Formats: sequence, structure tokens, C-alpha cells
Amino acid sequence: MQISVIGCGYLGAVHAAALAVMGHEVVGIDVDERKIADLSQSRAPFFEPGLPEALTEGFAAGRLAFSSEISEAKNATVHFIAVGTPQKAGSNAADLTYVFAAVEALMPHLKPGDLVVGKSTVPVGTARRIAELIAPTDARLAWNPEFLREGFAVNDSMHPDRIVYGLADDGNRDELKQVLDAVYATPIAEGAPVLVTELETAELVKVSANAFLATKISFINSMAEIAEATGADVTELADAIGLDARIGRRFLNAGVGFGGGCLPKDIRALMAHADEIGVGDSVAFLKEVDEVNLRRRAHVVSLAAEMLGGSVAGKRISLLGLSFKPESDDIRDSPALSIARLLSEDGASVVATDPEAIENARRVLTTVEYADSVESTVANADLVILLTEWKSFVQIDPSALSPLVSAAKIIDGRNVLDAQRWLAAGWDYRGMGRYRHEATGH
Ligand SMILES: NC(=O)C1=CN([C@@H]2O[C@H](COP(=O)(O)OP(=O)(O)OC[C@H]3O[C@@H](n4cnc5c(N)ncnc54)[C@H](O)[C@@H]3O)[C@@H](O)[C@H]2O)C=CC1
Ligand SMILES: O=C(O)[C@H]1O[C@H](OP(=O)(O)OP(=O)(O)OC[C@H]2O[C@@H](n3ccc(=O)[nH]c3=O)[C@H](O)[C@@H]2O)[C@H](O)[C@@H](O)[C@@H]1O
Repeated sequence: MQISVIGCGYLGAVHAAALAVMGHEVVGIDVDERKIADLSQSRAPFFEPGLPEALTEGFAAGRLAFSSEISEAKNATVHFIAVGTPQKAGSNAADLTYVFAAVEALMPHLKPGDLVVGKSTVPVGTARRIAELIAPTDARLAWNPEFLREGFAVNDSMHPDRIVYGLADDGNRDELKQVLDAVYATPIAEGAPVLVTELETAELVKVSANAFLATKISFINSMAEIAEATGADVTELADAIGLDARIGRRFLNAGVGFGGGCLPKDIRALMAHADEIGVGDSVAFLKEVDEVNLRRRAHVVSLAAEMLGGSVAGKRISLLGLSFKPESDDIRDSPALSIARLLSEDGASVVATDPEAIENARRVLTTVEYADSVESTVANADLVILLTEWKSFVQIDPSALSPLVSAAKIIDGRNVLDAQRWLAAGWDYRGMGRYRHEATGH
């Protein structure tokens, strides 16, 4: 099939490459010419494992192209909308400007019978508005939310655990379902379940999935707060409750909380939209979810001050990790960046490293010094804080770092380090909601 993907960011670039690998002829379109220049040369414009290989495969097969000209979408019959829907400045609501700009730019190139497929995450009701907007072109609309995770985006796109088609129940449903079944023939053949819903349900499935994940993380972080106040250990607690299959262990990792370009803005957009339509009370709990999450960042800063004798001012603090999660260079709403900013504001001298996110961080945070290696980052540190659980950080040998630092003190912001090993190497180790032990080593 001939497919266009409008918007080639973290979602769209991966989606375009994955569709080409699946055998379709794909053109990816973006208004960002730098991104298109990179992608056209088969270079991933951001770090995402597997994306360079997928781009290479798509280009080698002659099935993938990128352009900044929307007119290049004219030969496609299926058009995915994958542009950003960030939080509006000064409000919790989603900014839909890019979605409507993309649809309006695409409209002159739509042919009767084309299928426009929304993939961006939007407030319920957006799809219906777009369907009305494109009606004069005789193109049709579907909403097909995306559930991929950054860091696993290519694999999640090739092997989704479910595929949701939002299709208006107006007599054309079977025909449109067949088109989408052809788009997703490869994962469907592998057994990916397909769910067909009304447009509104498909839109709501997406935001409610993210709201549930955010709630699960804030739940365990609330328990971390209780554990901190009572001497319990939240990791043991998560292991114990997670063995109940109704609860499940995944997404019960307490720490500095969730960030990224989706979970935070999606729960806020859901609250804003629910307020707007008069059902704000239904999701009022998400305000607490957001607040618990943001408190984790402040908590790390207070813990740092406590470990440094009452204040971080004038202290050298080393941060391991800048991206919002490992295997990604994405720093959108990253807890690590907020913590770096708060520590600098409190007068600490902050030095940070990350395997992939330094360049992105440098552009938005200038009060921090950046270093290329763990060793140069921790040199003469009064305190080390792990904020993103990159494998290379989790595997650090604590005794190799001890001679480099001014004081062997570490906060494990993701509860991923082997506490006993760090304690045995003489470090003052503090996790998030974990038992407090005294160092046992030299
Ligand atoms: N990043 C992720 O893992 C996932 C994102 N989503 C949703 O997908 C959407 C996109 O997210 P990201 O890719 O992360 O954002 P992003 O900011 O990385 O990418 C958005 C892209 O759209 C482009 N764009 C903006 N206006 C355009 C226009 N008129 N025509 C063509 N291109 C245009 C931008 O230049 C940018 O490259 C959002 O709604 C997000 O919530 C959904 C699932 C996963
Ligand atoms: O809509 C989206 O964009 C995507 O948002 C999330 O994916 P992503 O943002 O890539 O990352 P997650 O793996 O969900 O992690 C989000 C944040 O939660 C944090 N987290 C995750 C799990 C956990 O147990 N504890 C925890 O603090 C991570 O460190 C990270 O900061 C969802 O998992 C995807 O299904 C969804 O498609």
C-alpha cells in the first residue's frame, strides 16, 4: 500500500520506518527540514534502538522516502497523522494546533476514498471534528491510537500487543476495517488482537491507558512516602503485592517518578478536557497523581540537602542520567532535568552525564556542567545521584568510584543499584522508600 505519515518525531519516524519494513511504500513528511534532511539520508534524528536499522532496511528496499513537502502525500491512499499534541503554554490542555494544521495542509491532496488515520494522542471529540473537516474531500477518517514505548519503539511498532481502530459506525466500517487490516497485515498475522470501537472510545482508550500507568507509578510512589516515614521498604512491598496477578509487578518501580513527552501531559490534558465538558470530578484523582509525581523530584532535593548536612549550597553534586528513561535521548519533562534545575537554584554546583541525552539537555539547561564519562562526572563529588537507570550506570562498580569522589554518598533515584554492594564498598547509600542501612565497608 502507499502510505504517508505526517509528523516524523519520536512516533512518526518509527511508524514510517516500521510500515516500510512491513512491506508498504511510505513517505514520511515533517515541517522540520533538519529532521527530514537526516531521515532522507537514513540517519535517525534522535536515539531510538533499532531505528537506524529499520531506516536502512526501508531505504534498501526502495520503499521509504521523507519530504518536507506535504504534496508528496498525494500518491498515498492512507495518511497517518502523527504530529505533536503538547501541553498548551499556561494551561493543562492539549495544544491541537499542529493536528489541525497538518490536516488542513493535507486536505488539498486528499482523493475521494483516501483514509486519514489519526495516531496522535488527542482529547475525545477531536476525531469527530476532523471527520467533519475532511468530509468535503470525500476522504474518510479512522482513529488508531499508538501504544509504543520509547526505547522499545521499533519492536512495539512491529509487534504491538493490541491494535485499536476507532471507526464511526456509519455503514463504511467493514470497508475501512479491511483497509487498516491490510496496513497491519504483518502484526495481525502474528496474532496481534484487533479491537474495533467508535471514534470516541479509541481516543479515550489511549489517554486512559496512559492515565492508568501514571496512576500505578504514583500509587507506588505514595507507598514509598509511607515507607520513608515508617521504615518499611517499597521495593519489597512492590515485589509482594506484584505477585498478585490482579496487581502485577510491572510499573511498580518507585523512584523519582514519571516524565517524558506523554504521561505527564496526557493526564493533564484528560483533566482539562474533563473539566471543560463538566465531568472534572471523574478524574480529579489525577491531580493527586500529578502532585505525588512532582513531589518525588522535590524529595530528592531535600534528601540531598539532608545528606549534605542541611544544604546543597556550595556542594558538588554529580548526576547520572538526564533522559526521562533509559534507552532514550528524550528529555521532555524529565525528572532528572527538574532535579538538576532545583539543585542549581539552591546553589549546588551540578555536573551531569548521560549516554545519549547530553546534547538535548545542553540546549535547555545551561546552569549545569556536562561530562562525557561517569569518572569525570563523579570526580570530587560531595554526592552522586542516579536519576536514569541506564545499564551502564546500574553496572558501576562502587569500589572503583570511591577513590574519585570527595565523599562516598549516593542517592539511588531509581532503586536499581545493589544496596548491599554499595554499602559494603563504604558508601552512604539512600534509595527511594527503601530501608536505611549504615555503610558496612571501610
Ligand atoms: N513519543 C511517543 O512515544 C509516543 C507519542 N504518542 C503521541 O504521538 C504524537 C507525536 O508525539 P512525538 O512523536 O513524541 O512528538 P514529536 O514532537 O517528537 O514529533 C512531532 C513532529 O510533528 C512535526 N510537525 C508539527 N506540525 C507539523 C505539520 N503541520 N506537518 C508535518 N509535521 C509536523 C514536528 O516537526 C515534529 O517532528 C503525540 O500526540 C504523542 O502524544 C503516542 C504514542 C507514543
Ligand atoms: O503515549 C505515549 O507516548 C507512551 O507513553 C508511555 O511510554 P514512554 O513515555 O515511552 O515511557 P514509559 O516506559 O511508560 O515510562 C514513562 C515514565 O515512567 C517512569 N516509570 C515507569 C515505570 C515505573 O515502574 N516507574 C517509573 O517511574 C519512567 O522512568 C518514565 O519516566 C507508555 O508506556 C506507552 O504505552 C505510550 O505509548
